[in-house]
Amino acid sequence: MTKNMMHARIIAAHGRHYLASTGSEMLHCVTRGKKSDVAVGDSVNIMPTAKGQAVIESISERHSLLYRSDQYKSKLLAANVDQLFIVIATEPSFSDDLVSRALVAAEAAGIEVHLILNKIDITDQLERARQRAGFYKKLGYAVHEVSATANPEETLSILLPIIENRSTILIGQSGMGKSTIVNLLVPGADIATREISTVLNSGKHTTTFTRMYQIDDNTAVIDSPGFQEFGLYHLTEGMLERAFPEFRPCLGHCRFYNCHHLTEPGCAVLEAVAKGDISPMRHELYKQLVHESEQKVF
Ligand SMILES: Nc1nc2c(ncn2[C@@H]2O[C@H](COP(=O)(O)OP(=O)(O)OP(=O)(O)O)[C@@H](O)[C@H]2O)c(=O)[nH]1
Ligand SMILES: [Zn+2]
Repeated sequence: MTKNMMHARIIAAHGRHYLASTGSEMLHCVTRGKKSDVAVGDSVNIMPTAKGQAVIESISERHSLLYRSDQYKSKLLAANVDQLFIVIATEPSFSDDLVSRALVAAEAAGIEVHLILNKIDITDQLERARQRAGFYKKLGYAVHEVSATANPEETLSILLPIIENRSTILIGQSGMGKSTIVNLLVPGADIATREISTVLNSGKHTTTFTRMYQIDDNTAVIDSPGFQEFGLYHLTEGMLERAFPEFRPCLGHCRFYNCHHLTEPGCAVLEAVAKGDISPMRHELYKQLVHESEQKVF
C-alpha cells in the first residue's frame, strides 16, 4: 500500500459526500472526479488530503450490494450487508407494493430478509397486520412481532440474536418505528447521527442519509431514510423471475423456454396464478417490474 493510504469503512453517505471510519478516526471523504459508486458498508482505501479529510482511492470487492434505481440510474443502498430487516407496523398501514419490492431487491442481491412487525401493542390493528404479514410468512420469509416502545426488553431479546455477528440494514416506510428500533439496538445512535450529520454538513438532523453503526467487530446496523418508492429498474427479467420464490417451482415448466410469464400459452406461472398457488398481487408486481426493466435508460 502506498505511504499514507489508509483502510476504512464507509459509515455514512450523503450525496457524493462520505464519512469513513478507520476504527480510530472519522474522515470526510469524496471520490475522485464525478464517481459516486461508493456505498455505506464499503471497505475502501483512502488517501488523507487535509485534517479529517480524504479521497477514496479504491473500493474492495463486495460480497453483496443492495440497490434501488429509477429510470435513469441505480442508487446504491448498502454494500456487504448480510441481511435486510423490513420494518412494518400495525399502524400506520404498510404498503404491500413496497414490502414486495424490498423483498425482490434482497432476493436479487442474495441477502436474507426478516420482516419486523412493530407496534403490536396497538391491538385493534393487530389481527389485520398479522394476517397481512402472514402472507409473507407463507412465502417463506421470517416475521418477528415486536413492540419497540411498549416492550423494549422483549424486542431486544428477539432482535439481538438475529443481528449478532452480521451486518443488517433496516428499511421501512416513514412512521413504522425504524428509528425507535435502531436506537434500541444501538444505544446512542441518535447522538452518533447528529455527529455524522455535523461532519457531513448536511445541516439537518433529520434522517436523510444512510448510516452504519458498528456494534462490535462483527456486528453492524445500517439505518436508511424512510422511503415512499422503491424503483427496481436495474433488474433484468431473468433476475426478476428468480426473485419471486413462489415462481421457482414453475421455472423450466413453461411451454416456451424463453417464456416471459406475461400472456404466453402454456405458462406454468400463469397456471399457478389461475390455480391460486401464486397470488395475483405478486404476479401483477412482477409484470410491473418487467415493464420497469424495459424502461431503463442506463
Ligand atoms: N404504539 C407504539 N408506537 C411506536 C412503537 N415504536 C415506535 N412507535 C412510535 O411511532 C412513531 C414513529 O416512530 P419512528 O421510530 O420515528 O419511525 P420511523 O420509522 O423511524 O420513521 P421516520 O423517522 O419517519 O423514517 C413515534 O411516535 C414512535 O414513538 C411501538 O412499538 N408502539
Ligand atoms: Zn411462463
